[in-house]
Amino acid sequence: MTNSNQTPVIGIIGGSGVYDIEGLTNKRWERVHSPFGETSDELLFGELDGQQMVFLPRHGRGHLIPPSEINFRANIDALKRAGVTDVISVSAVGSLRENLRPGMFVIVDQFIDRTFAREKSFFSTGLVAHVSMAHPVCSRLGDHIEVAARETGIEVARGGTYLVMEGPQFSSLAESELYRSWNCDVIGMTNMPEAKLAREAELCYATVAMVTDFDCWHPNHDDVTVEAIVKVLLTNADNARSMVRKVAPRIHADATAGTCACRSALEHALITGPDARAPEMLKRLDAVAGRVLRR
Ligand SMILES: CSC[C@H]1O[C@H](OP(=O)(O)O)[C@H](O)[C@@H]1O
Ligand SMILES: Nc1ncnc2[nH]cnc12
Repeated sequence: MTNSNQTPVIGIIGGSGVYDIEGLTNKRWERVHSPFGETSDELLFGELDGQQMVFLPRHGRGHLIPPSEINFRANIDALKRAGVTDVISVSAVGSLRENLRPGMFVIVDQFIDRTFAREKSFFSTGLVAHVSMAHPVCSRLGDHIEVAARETGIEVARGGTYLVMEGPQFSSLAESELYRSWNCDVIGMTNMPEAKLAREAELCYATVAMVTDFDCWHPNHDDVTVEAIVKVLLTNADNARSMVRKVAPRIHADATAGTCACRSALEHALITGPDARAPEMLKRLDAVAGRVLRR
């Protein structure tokens, strides 16, 4: 059973440089409480041409929170509690490929998770679950993003592997070359465990990776610095906001969303028997896993 008749609510997680979205009516910033702790910031609620939108700045307004200290569980849990069905992650990344140039958007379809200092699951002792991450992003959302980005005039690459590093320091040359030898395409610090948690919460999730630099491997480009990233980021962020305005009506009109596999990720994932499940876990997971726990 999936949430087949659910009206879409689009969640935008804004990364570096993207601390709001434009064109919203009935705008309000509101704190959403989560049993997993504090979200990165209040959530911005509003409507875009009749489509309900919820925005969350991943690092908080003013960029206060470093990648390793983002409470990804609270962020995803709060978006789920706010009624969000579809999450678009907007993220700055370094390029590991000659043909992925600063200013381009990459709609990534795979991740390699090299993070090690983050809470990666909503589930734990008392309620164990294993969801599939074979195909970690929603290709239906990816399709809409691709069309919207092209309509906006942005150069887009469809597909690519995003290497998620712990940070906050950038990579050494040896690491950058290693990730290139693994055929990774872009590198960043934030999309894991975000994508894993979105999957556990049965949310459709797709990433728009906005290229800002060539990391440190390119012989004809300087090693990445925040200053260099910020120079490219401002144009990228404007493009991302324009893309969001175009993608919202497409998602709004999509009648196929209810059959999306992302929305039933927990269907066969729980392994702890119903009688053995810890009551405190059932309470904590009421939003994330309510669909499968309440029946
Ligand atoms: C400001 S450069 C490094 C920073 O930017 C990316 O964050 P986000 O994905 O939220 O745009 C990268 O992962 C680092 O956290
Ligand atoms: N080169 C890079 N490495 C890690 N995160 C990034 N975000 C933007 N550029 C990056």
